[in-house]
Amino acid sequence: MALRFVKMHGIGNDYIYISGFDQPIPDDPSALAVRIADRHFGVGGDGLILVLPPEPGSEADAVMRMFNADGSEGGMCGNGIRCVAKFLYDSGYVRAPRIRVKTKGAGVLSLDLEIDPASDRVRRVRVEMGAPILRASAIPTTLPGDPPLDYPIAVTYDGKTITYRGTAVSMGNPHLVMFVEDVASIDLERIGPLLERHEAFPDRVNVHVAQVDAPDVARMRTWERGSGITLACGTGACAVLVAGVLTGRTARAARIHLPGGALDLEWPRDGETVIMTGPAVTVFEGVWDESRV
Ligand SMILES: N[C@@H](CCC[C@H](N)C(=O)O)C(=O)O
Repeated sequence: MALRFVKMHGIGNDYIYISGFDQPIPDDPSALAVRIADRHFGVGGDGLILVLPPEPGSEADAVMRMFNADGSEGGMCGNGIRCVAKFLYDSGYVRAPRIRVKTKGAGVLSLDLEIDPASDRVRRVRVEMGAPILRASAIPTTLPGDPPLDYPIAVTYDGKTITYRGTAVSMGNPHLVMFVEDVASIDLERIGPLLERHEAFPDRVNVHVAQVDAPDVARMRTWERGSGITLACGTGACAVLVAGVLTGRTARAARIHLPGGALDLEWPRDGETVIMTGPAVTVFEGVWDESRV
C-alpha cells in the first residue's frame, strides 16, 4: 500500500504525519509506526501521527491518533497537535484560524493559528491543552497524593540507588517531573528507561528533569515513554509548568527551554486549561511504499 506522508516537527520533536482524509489507513498503525519511524530503516521520527476525518456530527474538525516509535499509542502529543493544525490548514482540509482536534486522552482541544500573511502558511499555534489531571488513579500512578508532589522515587543501577523527588501530572498522558539543580548533570539515558517502567506507573510514564532559572523561565530534558530521549515534549512542558506552580517554584506563565527550542506556557487558574504556544514546521513530503522494498 502506498501512503503519502509529511514529515513535520515541533521544536525538534519529529513525527511522520499521514492523512486519512484522502487515503485508506492500514489496519495496524502500531506496526506501521515501528517501521516508518525507524531512523535507520524507515523515514525516521519520534513516532507516527494519523490525521483522520471526524465522525459525522462531531464538534471536531479532525481526529489525531499518535503512536510512539515503539508502536505504543499515546493519549496526547503537544508538539504533534500543533503540527496537526498546520497540516490541516496548509493542505486545505480546514481553512479556519481556529481548529478543533479530537484526541484520545484529552478530548477535543481548540487551536488558534498564527498564519504568515506572505505565504499563507501556519507558523505558530496556540493550544488550549485542557485542564491537568491530578487525581493519582487517573494519571495513573500508585504514588500517594492527588497529585503526588515532590514524592521520593528511587532508581537503582550499577549497584547504587538514587532517590529523586517527583511530581506526577497527566495532560491526557502521564508525566513524572523531577526538579533538579542542573538538568545537564542528570544521566537521563540511564534513569529514563528505569523510571518509565517504574512499578508506581502501571501505564509507564514520560520522564522529565526540570531546572527553574527564574519564576518565569525554566529548562527541561525529556525521556519519552515509547520513544526515549526526544528534543522536546509539549505535554511534558505543560506538566513541568503545572508541577512548578503546585510546588511553588514557578509563576503561572513561563517560557520553558527544551533541547530543540522554547515553548510559552500559561496555566491561568487551577482546574482550567493550560495554554501552550509554539512553532510547527514542515520538513518534507514523500510516499511510503513497502511493496517497492
Ligand atoms: N512528544 C509528545 C508526547 C508523545 C506521547 C508520549 N511519548 C506518551 O506516550 O505519552 C508531546 O509533545 O507531548
